[in-house]
Amino acid sequence: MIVTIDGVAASGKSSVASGVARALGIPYVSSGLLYRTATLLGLEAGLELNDATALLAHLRANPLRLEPRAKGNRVWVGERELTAELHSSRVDAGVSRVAALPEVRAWVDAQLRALPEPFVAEGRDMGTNVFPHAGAKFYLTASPRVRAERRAKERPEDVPAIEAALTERDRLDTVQSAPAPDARVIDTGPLTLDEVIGAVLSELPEHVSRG
Ligand SMILES: Nc1ncnc2c1ncn2[C@@H]1O[C@H](COP(=O)(O)OP(=O)(O)OP(=O)(O)O)[C@@H](O)[C@H]1O
Ligand SMILES: Nc1ccn([C@H]2C[C@H](O)[C@@H](COP(=O)(O)O)O2)c(=O)n1
Repeated sequence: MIVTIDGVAASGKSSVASGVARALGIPYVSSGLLYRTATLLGLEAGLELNDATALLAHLRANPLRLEPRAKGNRVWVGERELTAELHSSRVDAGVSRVAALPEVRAWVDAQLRALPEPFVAEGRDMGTNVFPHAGAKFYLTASPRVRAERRAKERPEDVPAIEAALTERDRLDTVQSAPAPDARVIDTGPLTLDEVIGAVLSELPEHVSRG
């Protein structure tokens, strides 16, 4: 059983996926962390972020391990944990370029499809491209200002700077960010995190919530 939670940047995908996964007693998987890892490793190696051949060679030489825990995913390369470094503004600024590369998308998709079910998968194209046969699909939205205000609690930049960066990332990610036709779209703007998690849980078909 797979539940997909897609949506725009900072719409609450990871927080909601984590809450839903914990309620169901299953892991959740953050696909964005894989794109973020590719970006961080590329930046650290001094690679051009649009050079798919060099990036993939580097990723294959430095295999990552995604630990899909319900309370928060962790990423390792060898003995080094990268998790805390994956949400920097530097990675935010480069990740859309890496995610636009078809070769990198194929690399991420293959890793996701190899994971054992059940799980909640969050990202941009989980319900459309990667897991079109998922048992339940959701798509989260909120205005850029609401998202920036939430994110400002976690970042040193001010709200207008964060809002501008989020709007630019939405623009760059548009191609892969459409909701699946059978996804339930939730505007998280007027809702608390717990209310969004509750809305998702209440919409799950019985066979999915039973496992
Ligand atoms: N409904 C909500 N009400 C209030 N705060 C929320 C809500 N949903 C998420 N948040 C907060 O907004 C911030 C962004 O959420 P989160 O990191 O889960 O988003 P995301 O979509 O996974 O982000 P990204 O696309 O950058 O990976 C977090 O601080 C989270 O606690
Ligand atoms: N399925 C996915 C997941 C993520 N991306 C891209 C788009 C985002 O800018 C970037 C980081 O994702 P986030 O952590 O913000 O969810 O990765 C994608 O194209 N497809």
